[in-house]
Amino acid sequence: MVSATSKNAARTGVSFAAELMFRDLHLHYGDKHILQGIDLHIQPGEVICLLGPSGSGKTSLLRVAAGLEPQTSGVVVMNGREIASDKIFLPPEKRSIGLMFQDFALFPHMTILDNVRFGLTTMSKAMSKQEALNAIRRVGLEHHVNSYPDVLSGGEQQRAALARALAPRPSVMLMDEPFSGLDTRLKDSIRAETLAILRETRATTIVVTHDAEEAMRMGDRIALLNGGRIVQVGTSGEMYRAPRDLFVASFFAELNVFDGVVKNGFADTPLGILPIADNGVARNVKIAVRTTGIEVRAAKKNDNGVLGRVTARRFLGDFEQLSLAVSGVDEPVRARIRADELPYDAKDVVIKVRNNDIMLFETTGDNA
Ligand SMILES: Nc1ncnc2c1ncn2[C@@H]1O[C@H](COP(=O)(O)OP(=O)(O)OP(=O)(O)O)[C@@H](O)[C@H]1O
Repeated sequence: MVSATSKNAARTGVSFAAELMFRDLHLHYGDKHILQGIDLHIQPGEVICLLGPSGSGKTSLLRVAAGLEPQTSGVVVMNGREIASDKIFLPPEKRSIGLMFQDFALFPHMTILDNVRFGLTTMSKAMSKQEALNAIRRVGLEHHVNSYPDVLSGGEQQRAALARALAPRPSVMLMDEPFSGLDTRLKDSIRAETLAILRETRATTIVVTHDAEEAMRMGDRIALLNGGRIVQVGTSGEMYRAPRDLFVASFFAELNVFDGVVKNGFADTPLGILPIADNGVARNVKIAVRTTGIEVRAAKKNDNGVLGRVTARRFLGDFEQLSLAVSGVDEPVRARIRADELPYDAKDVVIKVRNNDIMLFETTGDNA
């Protein structure tokens, strides 16, 4: 676990961040193709989130990076050196990698100090104690040095697990759903603290999550997986504003999707003729409108425009979720409006779509 560089790292108090690269990585279990040609280049010190639905291969990719699973083909490169290929396979303990899983996996019969010291086997006793105490201090658990894990809250256990993973000053941190065991309120603060600590240690980090908001909060970039392939890699802004297909778009925002015809910069949809940045030939397309991009106001007598009827309304605190029946649309149109924006007795409404919340996708391939 302790890398050749860790002597220097001990002086500077940070890890030496590694550059990590996956090249045309495949993983098969029998005839099941779990990873299918993963190409990903992660910069030193970058925090990248692997996002995707259940079974898309996120954990498998993390296990290959850690050396817990040999890939079927392809190459893993760290700092320009192959660490897993058809010629070489560096075992996990030689990769300078810190691992953290969702169940924290603390040893129940050991104190927090001993849990954190566990991976520091190559150091002297005094040095490993000092390093463990540093890591425990860094996560703010100094008052629990001699406690056993069962007296710690979920959030404290998460921090203890983080201290244990960081104590050997790994060059790469691999985290599999590290916040999924925590309740929502705690999750936000622990996530922010963890990110701050990762920045401080400068370890290159891969975080597995199935939660798009979590990926947006944590990742410098996000790699979205589906069926063992990376569908798109980008910053949260790129993924949200310029999704390459409907799958990506629907991962980052709640959408209404309509069949429409696009022509001369306008899309003809059940929500009206909408302006679209497109100069292509006239054709059938899928039009996606974010639920946050639908404005409603109470309809007046003889109002024209696109009319809808509120069929359900749910108060969510800052927002309200509306279901609207709109003529020409089979499914209810969903809108997310600011709470109390629409009078409570309003049943008939006029609908307007904000231009920035309209996205167009070709009806070929995955979007069909
Ligand atoms: N040891 C194994 N043998 C056979 N199939 C496996 C094995 N491990 C994982 N799989 C399969 O590989 C696929 C990807 O699993 P993986 O755990 O990587 O997905 P994931 O995206 O992390 O999912 P989740 O979010 O549910 O954890 C799944 O279909 C899973 O059933």
